[in-house]
Amino acid sequence: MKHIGIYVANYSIDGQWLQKNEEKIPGFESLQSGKGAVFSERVLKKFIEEDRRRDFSELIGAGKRSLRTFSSGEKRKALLDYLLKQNPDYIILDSLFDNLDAQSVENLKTRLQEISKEALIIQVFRRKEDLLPFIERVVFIENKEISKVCPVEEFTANPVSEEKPAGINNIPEAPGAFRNIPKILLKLENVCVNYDGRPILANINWEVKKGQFWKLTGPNGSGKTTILSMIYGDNPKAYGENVLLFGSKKGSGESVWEIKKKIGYFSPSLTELFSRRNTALEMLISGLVDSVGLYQKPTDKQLVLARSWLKTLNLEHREKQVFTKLPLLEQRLLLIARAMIKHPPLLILDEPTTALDDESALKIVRLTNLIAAESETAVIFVSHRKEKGLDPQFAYELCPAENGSKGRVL
Ligand SMILES: Nc1ncnc2c1ncn2[C@@H]1O[C@H](COP(=O)(O)OP(=O)(O)OP(=O)(O)O)[C@@H](O)[C@H]1O
Repeated sequence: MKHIGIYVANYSIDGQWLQKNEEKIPGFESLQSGKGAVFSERVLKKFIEEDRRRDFSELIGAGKRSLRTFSSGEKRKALLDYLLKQNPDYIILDSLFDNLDAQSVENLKTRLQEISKEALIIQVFRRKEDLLPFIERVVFIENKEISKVCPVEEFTANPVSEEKPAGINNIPEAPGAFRNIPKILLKLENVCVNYDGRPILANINWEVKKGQFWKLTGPNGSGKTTILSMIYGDNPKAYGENVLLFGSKKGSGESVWEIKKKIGYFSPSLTELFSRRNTALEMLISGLVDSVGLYQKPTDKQLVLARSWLKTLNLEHREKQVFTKLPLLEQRLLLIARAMIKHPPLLILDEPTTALDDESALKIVRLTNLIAAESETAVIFVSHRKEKGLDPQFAYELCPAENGSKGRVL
């Protein structure tokens, strides 16, 4: 069996695409006869949707807690387990390692090595480091077409260039200043969280000060999203705990809405919230008025500022184009810029490089580094990957333990 790698850039290939192109991919013919399984974000979303509608998911079976409460990595592992239990003749793995911690990636590589003796593996991947060691042929896809098929040795000998200029320029200045922002923006003091009696966070102490650049890290299920939801979201677990935001205890001073005005936030799932026909320029301006999409006529000043952000991102040619039609990387850059356009005191970027290829990830990293270096905004960057070139000053790591994760500054 010759296992296949499919190296794609910033878009998804789906079952339809594969069917249309199967004859062009050597070794893929077996798809027609055997039993297949597909691991992808899209498939996972269908299971999550089923769980929402029926309060039950085949992925985990009856009597267990809802799939929706699983962490991102836990959901992906549950899907893979479910698919492998069906003993497929071939399995398509699309961006399998996104959202997974380093140890899980290593464990999965070993497990898949075993499975590759019985089943054909077709790995769709965007990051070079993800290539499974038993893949023998690599198919390159550019502009949705197969541009080349080569032996894996040729792929690894001629790595895809990561050194191209990143094409992101200096960031525009702040449109105004936020008043009465204390030096310590965020303070978690002995914060403990349990879900259904299961300890998740144990005595977390963490301080983020003005202008600092942090990476937040920790294995799947260690509690990163839980911490972020206590800061940015309205997770009720924050109330009663010592979570201080901009000087006031969460739940006692400002409303969640007021707090959100001071925090720029980006997570890949945000991209799906925007279904209106706003242009790239309008999307940037919406960050100045704290709305999802733009509903009012922008002022000249707002237009000038948004245009200078387009220049920073090298996306001036996209000004009038509909945001939702743009390539994934460009949507992400625009949404990060939207979150940053006001120069909020705190910017949270939650796994912003998920599902991107190497070159695109470098652009996100460059933009993040520039934001941290050229503004007074404090940045919290969440990622499982060691992102090449990312330059945080500090890292806060969650280390799971029986009584809940402990935190430490690295
Ligand atoms: N509403 C909930 N009910 C029960 N358990 C929950 C709930 N929300 C989260 N959990 C559990 O709490 C733990 C921490 O979840 P969280 O999403 O914060 O982890 P994470 O560090 O962000 O993980 P990942 O890297 O996989 O995204 C997980 O084991 C998760 O299953």
